[in-house]
Amino acid sequence: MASLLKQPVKLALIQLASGADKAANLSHARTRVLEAASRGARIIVLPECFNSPYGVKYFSKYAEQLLPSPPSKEQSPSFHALSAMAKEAKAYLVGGSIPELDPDAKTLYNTNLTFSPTGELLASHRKVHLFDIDIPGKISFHESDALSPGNKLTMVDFPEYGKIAIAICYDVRFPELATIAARRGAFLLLYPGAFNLTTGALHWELQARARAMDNQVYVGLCSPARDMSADYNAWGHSMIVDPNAEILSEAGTGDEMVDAELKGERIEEVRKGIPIYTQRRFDVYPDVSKGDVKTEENGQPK
Ligand SMILES: NC(=O)CC(=O)C(=O)O
Repeated sequence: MASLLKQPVKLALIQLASGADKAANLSHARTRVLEAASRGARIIVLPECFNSPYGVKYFSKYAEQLLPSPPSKEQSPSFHALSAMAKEAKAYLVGGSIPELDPDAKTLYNTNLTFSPTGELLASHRKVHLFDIDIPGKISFHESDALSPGNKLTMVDFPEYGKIAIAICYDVRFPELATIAARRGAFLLLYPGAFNLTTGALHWELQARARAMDNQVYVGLCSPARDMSADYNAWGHSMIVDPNAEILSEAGTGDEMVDAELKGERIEEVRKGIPIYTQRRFDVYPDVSKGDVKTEENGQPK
């Protein structure tokens, strides 16, 4: 059987410290992306809302018109900055997320853009599951007060390496997305995300390792750095997990970067050792990856 990952690739997650100044955030992101590339990373990931503060009151202020691509520089400085970073770094760039303004639908989304090493837009993912939670005395957050949800699973085929799936933060809590993507051939699930001090302590590592273990694929969760002077305090601890649910690399809470070499043989070895891939009982329960799943691969319906 052909390997899901055609050749080893270095993945880097940039745990960016960002603030209220969008231009400064973009410039800082560029420095870190180039640094990751100089260390050999060929897939580079930025965090959720990497160029703005994260919070319901900030989405409209920082929103840019991203689609249909390419927007003008006035409509989206971030689109053009990300495209240029990918090109300069000669790497695939999973550009975290950006608040997106859709003027036709008169709504906002929390949107990822992914660029090729030549700076072309390969895919966009609008956060499917909005972060609406209430934990009394701890945290109350309602993305749906400002945002609309996306409506598809997003996969991208990197020809030299293979397929990856991209989703955003709260999406990681919905294992169906991960399982469908893995059964459709993804070797890596990437989640730009920003858990907080309550949910991060409880579930960040658990979610990353569970998605990896259930699907026997690599998983990367990329957080912003923690800023205790911000309204929302991100958990940090960006991490890369292997197909056996082992943490390969984990950040602390600061402006850091983690990287790791991903290898196809590791996926095969883990699947051979614990062969759940051939032991599923679709005569007992349905295969969620079959049927009517709204999926886009490289921006095309699949
Ligand atoms: N910020 C999110 O979307 C999700 C999160 O913090 C959590 O699930 O916890």
